[in-house]
Amino acid sequence: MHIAIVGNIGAGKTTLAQKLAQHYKWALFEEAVDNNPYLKDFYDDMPRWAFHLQVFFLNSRFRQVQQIKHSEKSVVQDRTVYEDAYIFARNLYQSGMMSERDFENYFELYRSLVSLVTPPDLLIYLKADLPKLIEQIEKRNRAYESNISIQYLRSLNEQYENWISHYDLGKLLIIDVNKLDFVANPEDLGLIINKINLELFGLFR
Ligand SMILES: Nc1ncnc2c1ncn2[C@@H]1O[C@H](COP(=O)(O)OP(=O)(O)O)[C@@H](O)[C@H]1O
Ligand SMILES: Nc1ncnc2c1ncn2[C@H]1C[C@H](O)[C@@H](COP(=O)(O)O)O1
Repeated sequence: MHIAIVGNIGAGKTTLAQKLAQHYKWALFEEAVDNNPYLKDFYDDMPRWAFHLQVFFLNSRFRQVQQIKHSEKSVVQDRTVYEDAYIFARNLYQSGMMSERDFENYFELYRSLVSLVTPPDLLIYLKADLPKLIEQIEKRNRAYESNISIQYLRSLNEQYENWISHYDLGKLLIIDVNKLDFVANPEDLGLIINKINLELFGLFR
């Protein structure tokens, strides 16, 4: 079993992924954030570092997908390779922060690699409006994310809405997290787990 959690920056992916991994006793695959050599520089100067960062994420995500494929345990994955291409890289290109030449080069590489990727059994999209994202990014308080613009988050949310409306690689569960607090309220986590059980096993537990 392979569940992937997708959503904008600060939507709560890592927090939910950790809770689900603990609940189901499944392996957790997190994304390369703390050991990322480009992320801080990228936030300081996006056009300068866009291509480098996308290649780094693509490679680390692809390596992770290979590990998931060979994992004997069921898996919860925090963010997918699809988001790198269809959300972040596409947004950088469309907003003029990545050149057409770099985007096409990146996308050809993505196409070659993604043909080897098995989609998750269930994709969970955490949908959050801008105030919720901003509140949670501030709560997390990563120094290099302090200058993320509202426009950047808004554009990413638009990319997510577009991508999710066309997603057809497997089962999809959309969870509106605007009014959920699965950190403080166990009932909110229970609601999400019930929805997952229904999608995956066809039952309430
Ligand atoms: N539904 C929620 N309600 C309240 N706080 C949340 C919720 N989801 C996440 N948080 C908090 O918001 C911050 C960012 O969450 P995180 O899981 O790191 O987001 P992401 O991985 O999507 O970027 C963390 O401090 C986390 O505890
Ligand atoms: N492909 C990506 N391009 C640009 N930035 C990315 C990409 N993947 C992740 N990120 C950034 C967004 C956040 O600042 C950190 C971690 O993501 P999060 O949504 O907080 O888990 O990396």
